[in-house]
Amino acid sequence: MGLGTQLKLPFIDFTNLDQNTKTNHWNLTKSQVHRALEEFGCFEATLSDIQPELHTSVFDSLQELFDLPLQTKLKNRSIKPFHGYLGQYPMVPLFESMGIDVAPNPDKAESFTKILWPEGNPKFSKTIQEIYEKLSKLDQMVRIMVLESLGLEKYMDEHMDSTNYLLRVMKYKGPETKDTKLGVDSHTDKNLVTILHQNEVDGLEVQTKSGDWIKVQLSPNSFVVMIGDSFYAWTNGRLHSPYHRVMMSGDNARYSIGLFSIPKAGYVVKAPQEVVDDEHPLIFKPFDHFEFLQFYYTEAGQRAPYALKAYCGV
Ligand SMILES: O=C(O)CCC(=O)C(=O)O
Ligand SMILES: [Fe+2]
Repeated sequence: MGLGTQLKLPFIDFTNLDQNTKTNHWNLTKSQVHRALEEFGCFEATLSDIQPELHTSVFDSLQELFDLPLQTKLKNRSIKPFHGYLGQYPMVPLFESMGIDVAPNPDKAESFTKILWPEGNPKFSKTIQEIYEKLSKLDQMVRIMVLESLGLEKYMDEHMDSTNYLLRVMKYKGPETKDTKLGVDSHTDKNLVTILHQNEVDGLEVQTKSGDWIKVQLSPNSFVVMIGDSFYAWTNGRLHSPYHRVMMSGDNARYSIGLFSIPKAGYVVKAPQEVVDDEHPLIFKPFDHFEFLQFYYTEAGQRAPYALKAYCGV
């Protein structure tokens, strides 16, 4: 990278796009999405139709949630990986996170809320439900665009029905030192697509294929869309799954919210034959995502430079 060049993520405008009306705007956006995901595995999406009040109430709600006493936060338990309370790790002391099992019906957000506020907190559950609806719509548009771009429309229903959503919220304390401190170590996501949104404190960094780190700067109506290893595998490497990390500086806490589309347990992630040919030999054998995650948490999985390759690389 040349001196003085500030690397940036591709920027794509999703304002007023609708998956049910395939206009020129849709087709143009689709080719931008395809190019960005091939090259960076990631882009910044703007949704100017998002109400500024929603952004404010999401981050007020996250602050209220993480301000609860630790004993209360620990009540959010789950046997599923990444779904419960995570935090208090000596390697990443600034980081805390909670998973929220969400679904299109508002009851799920409400039952999560009841665990933490037995007396109820209607503003919190309404906010969570609203942001979940916006993020899941964006996830679906991106996945439809990817399948259309790769000529894989015939797999659309199977693909869209093969996933569940996890909404996860994160807090990274400001290190309150002059130095930059690690918020979350460099990793690739293991799911299909991740959509991230944050308060006004930046910190996310995404690595390019050539090894440079892009410092992501977001506005209140922009979102990061990122490909995870499962989509990299399903598209047989047509999309990139980027390494990323969070680096914190200054005094202020960064809050972020992520929607993760995850292959359902028992669904076998298998690249369609249309994306496998002499030029693109199969990269991964078919795998069950949950079994892969179990491997990922073993010592061998943690030690492997690239866990999915160690698990089922051809
Ligand atoms: O907080 C963020 O922006 C990134 C979090 C992240 O990379 C993850 O949860 O996988
Ligand atoms: Fe991540």
